[in-house]
Amino acid sequence: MDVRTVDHPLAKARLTVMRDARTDNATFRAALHELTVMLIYEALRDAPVRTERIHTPVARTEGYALANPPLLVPVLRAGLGMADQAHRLIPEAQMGFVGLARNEETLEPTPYMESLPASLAGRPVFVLDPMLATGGSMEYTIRLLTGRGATDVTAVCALAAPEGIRHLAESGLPVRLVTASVDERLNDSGYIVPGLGDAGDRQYGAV
Ligand SMILES: O=P(O)(O)OC[C@H]1O[C@H](OP(=O)(O)OP(=O)(O)O)[C@H](O)[C@@H]1O
Ligand SMILES: O=c1cc[nH]c(=O)[nH]1
Ligand SMILES: [Mg+2]
Repeated sequence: MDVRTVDHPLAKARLTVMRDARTDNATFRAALHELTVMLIYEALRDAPVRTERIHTPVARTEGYALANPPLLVPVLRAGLGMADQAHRLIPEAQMGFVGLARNEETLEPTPYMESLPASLAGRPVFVLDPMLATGGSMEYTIRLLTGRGATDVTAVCALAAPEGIRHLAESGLPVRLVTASVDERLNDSGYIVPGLGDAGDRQYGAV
């Protein structure tokens, strides 16, 4: 599986704010917003563009636009904190939604919401979720997408565990990963180490 790690000093600095247990909810959300800009920027690096002739105030020249903007799919709750920033960078993108809560005993995702276009054939999709831990939630989401015909999926995650990357690679699903860090491992409770804790709780408070 193609894994791109965004290890720019600014990305590392934002991630450090997110990891720090002293960071309050509002500061965490702000750091995730800024990190999302960097992750989306990298995720689009090789995206096809279409050209168009434009006039500057001085001359005619060639202009560029995304040829096929991705569908953005935040995974609720935590992925909501990436949605607005991604949308600002790609204002022409459409957005779908998936709601999942991991069962903290079994670590299996429990779905509670989905709102996606009926057909995704020929459409790139960016799944937005800060955390790739066991990979179960991401696999569930990607299967919803491939079931609608998607063949080009990018998982955009602040943090990833090696176990989650292996899980996705072994699934054979058509996915690549853009992340700011591949951390060490999962602990016995399925949390990423060193990680940042529960990304939903860190943004919105414990449920
Ligand atoms: O790779 P996995 O082991 O499946 O874990 C990752 C999932 O866990 C978190 O969501 P959570 O279930 O805590 O829901 P929340 O966003 O509402 O807090 C995270 O945002 C992912 O969706
Ligand atoms: O470390 C983890 C693992 C799963 N979900 C989170 O929010 N954090
Ligand atoms: Mg959570």
